[in-house]
Amino acid sequence: MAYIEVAHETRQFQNGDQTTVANRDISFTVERGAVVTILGPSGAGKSTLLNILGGMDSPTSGSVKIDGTDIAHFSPKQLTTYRRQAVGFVFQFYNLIPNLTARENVELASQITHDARDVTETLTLVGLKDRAANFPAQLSGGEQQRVAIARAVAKNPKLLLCDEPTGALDYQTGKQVLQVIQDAARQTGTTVIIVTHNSAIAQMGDQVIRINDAQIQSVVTNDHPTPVAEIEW
Ligand SMILES: Nc1ncnc2c1ncn2[C@@H]1O[C@H](COP(=O)(O)OP(=O)(O)OP(=O)(O)O)[C@@H](O)[C@H]1O
Repeated sequence: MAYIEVAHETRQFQNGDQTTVANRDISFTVERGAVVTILGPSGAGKSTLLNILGGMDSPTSGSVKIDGTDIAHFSPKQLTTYRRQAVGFVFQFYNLIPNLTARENVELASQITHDARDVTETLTLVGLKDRAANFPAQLSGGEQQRVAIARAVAKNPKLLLCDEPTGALDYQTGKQVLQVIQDAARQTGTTVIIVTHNSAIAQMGDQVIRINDAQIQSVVTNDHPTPVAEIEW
């Protein structure tokens, strides 16, 4: 059984008498442990899909099965539990708590789940063991994003969702961050979804899902995903 099974998922937003269809009849499957990239231009519906997979929003219709459970009709309380237990998020702007150290930011996340990963081990995984006592303002953008990745991975999530994780970083730092995500995924067996508008970055995926104008344009399985070190953009 596929780990993620999205079938005929549609999300529309109603503002007065104006209807925006952000996702239209989206269907795809993802195997457990895969690194998937979702590629598409601005406004295509990528964040809407990621929010639905992460339990931050629900579809208007269709089903969204994660590990065999359809979360499409979850109550707000069920969604909260799902987000807390199953999902790690990495955003474009790291969203760290400024008055907590790197270690404390990671600890905070690990405290809300029963099955947390060791905090030191997680900081080591992202190459920041020696910066654990630093506050976010004392870290570079790339280091802050690595803390955000450690925070997401510390929850030991089944699903790691990354929305434009390199959007605020320069080229070289962006590559390092993608490498950390790819390594963390491989080492922990976590299923990872990375949203990007960059077609070069998308090639790091075991599967590349292209979205355009709210619809799936193509789903391509990459038998040989490009190692991050070889990606140029
Ligand atoms: N809460 C909302 N209310 C109304 N319309 C929305 C809402 N959220 C998203 N939309 C609309 O849905 C469409 C898809 O938006 P979405 O943010 O998913 O696109 P995206 O591919 O992530 O774009 P970007 O790369 O610019 O972030 C857009 O037309 C957007 O304006």
